[in-house]
Amino acid sequence: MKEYINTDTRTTKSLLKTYIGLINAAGKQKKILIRSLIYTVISSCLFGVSLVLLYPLFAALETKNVTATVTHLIIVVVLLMGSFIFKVLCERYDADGYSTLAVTELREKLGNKLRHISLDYLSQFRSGEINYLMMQSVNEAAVFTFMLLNIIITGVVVPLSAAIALFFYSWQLSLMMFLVFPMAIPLYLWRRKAYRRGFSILAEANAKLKGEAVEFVQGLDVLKSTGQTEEKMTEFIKVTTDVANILRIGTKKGEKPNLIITIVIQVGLILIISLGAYLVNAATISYLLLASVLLIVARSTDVLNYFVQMSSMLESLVIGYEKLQELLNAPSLPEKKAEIMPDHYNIEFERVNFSYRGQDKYVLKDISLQIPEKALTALVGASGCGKTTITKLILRFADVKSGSIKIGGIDIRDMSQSQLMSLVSVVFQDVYLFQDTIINNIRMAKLSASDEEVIEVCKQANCHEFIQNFRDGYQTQLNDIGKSLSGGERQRISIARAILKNAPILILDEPTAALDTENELAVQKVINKLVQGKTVLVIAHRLSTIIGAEQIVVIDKGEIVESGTHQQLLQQNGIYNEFWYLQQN
Ligand SMILES: Nc1ncnc2c1ncn2[C@@H]1O[C@H](COP(=O)(O)OP(=O)(O)OP(=O)(O)O)[C@@H](O)[C@H]1O
Repeated sequence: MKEYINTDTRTTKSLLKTYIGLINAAGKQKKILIRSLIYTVISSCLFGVSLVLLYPLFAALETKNVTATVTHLIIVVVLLMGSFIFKVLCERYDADGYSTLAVTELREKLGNKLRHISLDYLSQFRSGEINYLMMQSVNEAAVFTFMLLNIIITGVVVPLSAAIALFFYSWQLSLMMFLVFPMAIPLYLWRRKAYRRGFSILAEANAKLKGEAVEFVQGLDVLKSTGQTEEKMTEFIKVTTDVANILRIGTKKGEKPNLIITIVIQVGLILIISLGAYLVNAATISYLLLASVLLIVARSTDVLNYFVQMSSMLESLVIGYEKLQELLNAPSLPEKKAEIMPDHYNIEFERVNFSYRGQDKYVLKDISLQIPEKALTALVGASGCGKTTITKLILRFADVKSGSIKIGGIDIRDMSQSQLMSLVSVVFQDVYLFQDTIINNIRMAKLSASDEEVIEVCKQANCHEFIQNFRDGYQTQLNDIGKSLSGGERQRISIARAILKNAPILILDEPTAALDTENELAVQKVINKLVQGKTVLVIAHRLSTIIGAEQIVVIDKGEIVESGTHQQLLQQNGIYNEFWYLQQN
């Protein structure tokens, strides 16, 4: 459990800043949220004052003064009704679906951010963590904020307004209320710090648990095949136990300050009663006023205690929201919209240096490279030499540290993301298929494509036949990770997407590496068709698949060491030649 301690470096923000931050989570609904919270303030004020006005009502009843009784009764009823009406008006925020709108807006904001953030930055998060932020933290920030702020406002405003109103009947008792209840505030702030630390540790452990859970499920087949399920399960159980222990210890630690705050509130109650009894005895106030004050204090302590309980929940919510804010404030890749789009599609790397986040050594060093259009360029090199990084930079998953990448003479940083994406199709080694029908999984490359168009590209990509063999054909639902399709089938679906998109540049990241010979031949045939007339960049492990390439570029430890055609490279007698002969045996 030690690994969770000291993981949180965030400082505790002032209460006001915290609450303002949370209100901002409502986005466009902020104004309506503030209006609803103002309704809560009014409702609580009216309620607090109505409690105090019970005293003149009781007094009128005792003296059997009918006019005064009726007048005060009407006033109390009107105040209570007013309080109720404002409460109902405030609740409309939830009832009219504004909190749901806030959730949608926040999720959209996060989704947009994820689209524009550098994937290099994003790689520091575990997938389970992003999932947690996207689902739970967003929900908590947008829905629970309203509920909790309501409780907190009621907890503070009811006793406060009652104390002010009481001043007109007994300044001594009013002063007592003013003295006793604010005492809970420094205690609350003290508890807040302790709680915050506890909740930070818990949030960290929870994020780890979510990450472990996602990885455990996603990697189940690998774990099974390597006989590691037992070990991973033990790890998983350890994190679950850690979370339970942290929660238990946290609750235990939180008990003490909670108890002290409750005691302070109860002692306050006793003090007020004692002072009231003394004042009645000294004939300064009537026993009826004391009775009314008891009612007020009892009711106020109820709401205050509720506030104390709920404010700890707020702390956990704030931590989640702050993590969310961190992600929302993460730097986006600067984007410009190009006035003119390229009319030719060669790709040019000019003295490109690149390192991943947090690394001080470049993984690509001084790369200058011309990838001509209407030709096939292949990248080869040992594992980890930087081939995939080169393709990622063309897709602008991150920006170069120095140098530039141009398409048709235009720097990719001077294009918007959608402009760049309209120029490039990618077939990755790992094909991601969405939990949707096959046809929709392909159509996502061009949303306006008709069914006939999709079927036509599937024929070209050699996947029409196997799709038709499914009972539901193109309407077959795929599960979330596309496990029901073989590697070759998934690869061909990805190629069908690329054909449908028909972008002038095509990047193929080891498209046949994971396939058996039969599938490899089928996919290779499709790729050969696809290459015609496009700028094609392919990462290849099997050199036999790129013999015909116009240009083969050999990378070693992030640097270009050789380039030329297959024949030229064989004659150079260098690394390529070595690779080639190694693969022949
Ligand atoms: N997100 C990342 N964060 C930090 N380092 C990374 C990241 N992705 C890759 N690297 C490192 O950058 C270097 C180049 O990786 P890259 O994936 O480009 O190699 P590659 O030639 O494509 O390898 P392979 O043939 O095994 O796929 C490697 O040392 C790798 O560990």
